[in-house]
Amino acid sequence: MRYRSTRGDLTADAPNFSDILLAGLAGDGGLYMPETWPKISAQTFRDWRALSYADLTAEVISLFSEGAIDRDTLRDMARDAYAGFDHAAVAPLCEVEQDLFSLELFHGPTLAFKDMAMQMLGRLFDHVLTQRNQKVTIVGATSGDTGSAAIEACRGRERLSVVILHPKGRTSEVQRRQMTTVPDDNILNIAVEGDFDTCQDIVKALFADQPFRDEVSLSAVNSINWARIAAQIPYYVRAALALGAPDREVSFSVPTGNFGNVLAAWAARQMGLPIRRLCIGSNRNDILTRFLLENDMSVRTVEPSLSPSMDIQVSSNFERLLFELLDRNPTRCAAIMKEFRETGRMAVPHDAWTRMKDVFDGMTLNDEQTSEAMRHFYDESLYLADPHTAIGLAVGKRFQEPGIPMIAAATAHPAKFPDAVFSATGIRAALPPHLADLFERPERYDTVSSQISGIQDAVRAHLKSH
Ligand SMILES: Cc1ncc(COP(=O)(O)O)c(C=O)c1O
Ligand SMILES: N[C@@H](CCOP(=O)(O)O)C(=O)O
Repeated sequence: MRYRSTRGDLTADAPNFSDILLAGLAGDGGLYMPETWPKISAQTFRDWRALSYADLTAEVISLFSEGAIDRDTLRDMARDAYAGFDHAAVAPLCEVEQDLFSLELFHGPTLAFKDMAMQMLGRLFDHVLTQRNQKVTIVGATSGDTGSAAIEACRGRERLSVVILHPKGRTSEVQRRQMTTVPDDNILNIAVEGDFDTCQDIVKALFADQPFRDEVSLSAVNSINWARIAAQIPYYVRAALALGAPDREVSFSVPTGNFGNVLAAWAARQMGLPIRRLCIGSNRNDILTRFLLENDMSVRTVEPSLSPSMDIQVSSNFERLLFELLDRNPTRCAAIMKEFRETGRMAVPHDAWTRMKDVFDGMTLNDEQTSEAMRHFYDESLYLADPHTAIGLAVGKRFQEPGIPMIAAATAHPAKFPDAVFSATGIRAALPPHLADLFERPERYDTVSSQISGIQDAVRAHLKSH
């Protein structure tokens, strides 16, 4: 399998999976996409019903890593990656209301869905870097969850230096401490004066600075890295198979910010999984739902909300869907993205917009509605949902169709957002034993303004220090 950029043609020396894992972002600023969509037959899906989560993951990723990493190697990695999850099913399904399921993706070490991919990514990086005798510097942006999952997956790995940028004061305290209390030398946390979009812009600016990119061997763990998306596809396959696919359609509801998680579901659909509808849930940072309802993709200021991990305006992975909706025309895609960057408004052609609406639905919940949703699912079903998960469940409930299972992605454990959960339900979710002393652990992080040069200096100093 070879990869191409959303902003450029497939070239003769097109990279493979290992190359794009290390590169993160394409040299032209576009996002990597597989050359073609692997297709999975109904019989193969049926055969996969018998596999463990880890073995299914190896099957799915191997379709994207052909020619770079073989299935047996992936299977060993996946078995190791998911062995530490606190649920035997890894990503269990819970029926919250009739035909409304919660797909719990928070049973990994940092209690959010990011662990599902990141535990694989840490191992993939180690494997490829050892093969190539290389080291890389990962710079990641986080609104709270990607950071701790990346740190947990990469801590202590000698070929990886990790720098995580979080928006100062805009994550929950649990989220911040999960990142800043990790003592390993290869980890640096930076609190940036700005919001998540500022952090994400910095990461993209660092990638655009080719000399710096080469100097530090820059790589990415955000969902701009295709490997992240590939490792998020298996749980959609798994959940759909458990509820009758490929012999029955299912729908998914996904609380959405950077558009990576729902894009993985869409990719599963491209590969043949019978997904009927994909429902996007937003908080008051509703650029995606505004777009779906009115074809209005215009950036506004990022507003803090009860679901801080979704406090995002520029949803990076939308570019991948746009590329597909434009029939993979990289020139048009690059022009639209350039205009978006310059004006803050994306002019999506009308036919591309209607094609998106053929598959996607969207709904926004403000903070009050999010609290109401947490209260509702607790009072009616004794299901304690974090604010992000509650948005997913509420949106799923809104778009349910008779006879079609609706599966909502439960993206974080309620203990990550204890205050919001407590004020909605009166229940204070406890952190699991491995995090029980989180509030006693010393924190370590730098605070830096959003100036690129300051961040570059901090990255260089970090590399010198270990
Ligand atoms: C808990 C939680 N829910 C939902 C999201 C949104 O997911 P995505 O950015 O993939 O759209 C995030 C952040 O990515 C998150 O951390
Ligand atoms: N919500 C995310 C934001 C970054 O998303 P990613 O999927 O692109 O890494 C976070 O928690 O950091």
